[in-house]
Amino acid sequence: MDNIRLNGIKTYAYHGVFDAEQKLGQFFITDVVMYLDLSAASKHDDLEQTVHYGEAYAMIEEIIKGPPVNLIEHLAEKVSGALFDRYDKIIETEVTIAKPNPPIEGNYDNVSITLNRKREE
Ligand SMILES: Nc1nc2c(c(=O)[nH]1)N=C([C@H](O)[C@@H](O)CO)CN2
Repeated sequence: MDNIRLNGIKTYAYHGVFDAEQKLGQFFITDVVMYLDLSAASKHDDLEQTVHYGEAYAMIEEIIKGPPVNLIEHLAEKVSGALFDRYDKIIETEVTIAKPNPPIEGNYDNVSITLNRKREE
């Protein structure tokens, strides 16, 4: 399906299960895929017939920078819900949120979760 992607949104925020995470903060990397039909926009060369990815970026960044939550799953659910509420053209979303430096000992690149959501009827 046609899609618009916002890749590697890097945001400093204060989410996490532990008090120290909510006090000190850390970077979060967010990838968003918005699935929608882009045929009208591509045919007519018209921004009104698609999702303005700059606007969507601003909304997503505001949510990630917003009040702390425990789980990145919950944060991703907020992002997905806000996209469906704001843009009726979006049919499905995929939201991935990663913590590059969580307080977990070990050798790894990052931890992440991905939510796939479909618009509810
Ligand atoms: N599935 C999840 N597991 C954990 C999360 C999370 O958001 N989703 N978060 C934490 C801590 O906040 C993490 O940053 C370090 O332990 C633990 N597990």
